[in-house]
Amino acid sequence: MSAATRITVSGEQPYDVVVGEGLLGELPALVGDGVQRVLVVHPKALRATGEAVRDDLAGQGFEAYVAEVPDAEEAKTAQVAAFLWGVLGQAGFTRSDALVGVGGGAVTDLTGFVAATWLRGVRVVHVPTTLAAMVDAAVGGKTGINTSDGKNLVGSFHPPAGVLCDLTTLETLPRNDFVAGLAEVVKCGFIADPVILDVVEADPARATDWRSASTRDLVERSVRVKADVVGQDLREAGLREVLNYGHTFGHAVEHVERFGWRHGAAVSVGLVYAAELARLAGRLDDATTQRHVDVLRSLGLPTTYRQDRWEQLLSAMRRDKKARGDLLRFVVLEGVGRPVRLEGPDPSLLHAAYAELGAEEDR
Ligand SMILES: NC(=O)c1ccc[n+]([C@@H]2O[C@H](COP(=O)([O-])OP(=O)(O)OC[C@H]3O[C@@H](n4cnc5c(N)ncnc54)[C@H](O)[C@@H]3O)[C@@H](O)[C@H]2O)c1
Ligand SMILES: O=C(O)C(=O)C[C@@H](O)[C@H](O)[C@H](O)COP(=O)(O)O
Ligand SMILES: [Zn+2]
Repeated sequence: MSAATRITVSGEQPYDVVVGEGLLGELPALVGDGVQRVLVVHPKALRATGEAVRDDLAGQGFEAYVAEVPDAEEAKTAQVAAFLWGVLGQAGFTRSDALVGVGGGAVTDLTGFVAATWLRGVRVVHVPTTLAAMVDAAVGGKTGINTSDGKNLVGSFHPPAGVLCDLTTLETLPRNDFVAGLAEVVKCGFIADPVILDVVEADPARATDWRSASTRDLVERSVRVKADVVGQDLREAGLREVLNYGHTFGHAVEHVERFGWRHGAAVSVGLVYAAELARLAGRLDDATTQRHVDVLRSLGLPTTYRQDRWEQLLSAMRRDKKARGDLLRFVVLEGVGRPVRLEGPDPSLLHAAYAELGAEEDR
């Protein structure tokens, strides 16, 4: 087993993202010395893992509790957050106590949000167990829940005290979920680290196998991209928007599909939409646009979308957090590693990019 890699995220209170295998032994130290009570939050699918983590913490002298939440997006609701606030209240959690999120991005978003809001902010440590959570959701302190109007509409910035990416937890992750996480990896490749694209293109089948040698490389590269950005702009005053590449359309797809699509699958289509929009706006060349389609398709990710949902998608995109009043704003590329903003594109351009998603099947 090779040594763990530590990637430091800078900021007011710097923290490490640790990537490796068999890392759970590090959790008690990350939870912290002065902490008395810990609540471990896990999804239904990870009951045994969540309970094992709680038992380990109890064995280390913490007053450890466990709370099970629904799988996937069903966890990211005000009702589930209120359930967790109730657990914390009943157990008497104070400002010197902590939460631990064990699960995919849905659980780390929810747990981070509850930690941010309980007593106006308590310590949180994340143990991401999906690829998307390791490379993206657990890092950077963006927390949130959904409302009936859209994705992550309620949330806050609340960085964790540490993140443990134990790659062995991926063993039980369904292949589709692993592949969905690769969309965020590819996003990092297009916005900042072209080597990621080279690694995927060299052997897409290897990239979809969590056991392969490329997994750790892709995780570490993606975490470095994210750590670099959020270390400079935690609150998304500007630079951080690049991490939202592909998400304006992607989040609209998730909303229109009533969260029946995995986030990564929706982001995949969203990346193609953003590339087409940039191409039609004269910002991006044909070859780089086609590269989006090719690399995502080679991984088995979706690159097309049904053509009868434009009004719903447009209305959902108006609730994107990058919008300002009636002005829609997109992250687009002028080349690989060269993200820029496209503000208020002509409505005909927005629709033309959507139409390309129907035409993709012919490519
Ligand atoms: N905050 C951020 O910066 C950020 C970044 C990316 C994604 N996200 C959010 O993360 C969510 C998507 O995350 P995701 O792709 O991890 O999906 P997810 O959290 O919905 O997990 C997918 C499914 O896998 C299950 N699961 C998790 N780990 C498992 C394991 N090791 N073995 C077996 N099953 C397991 C979950 O219970 C769930 O059913 C979305 O809500 C998205 O908005 C947030
Ligand atoms: O960390 C960020 O910033 C991101 O935008 C990363 C995204 O992959 C992630 O899905 C995020 O939750 C989207 O944020 P939102 O502000 O569009 O809700
Ligand atoms: Zn995302």
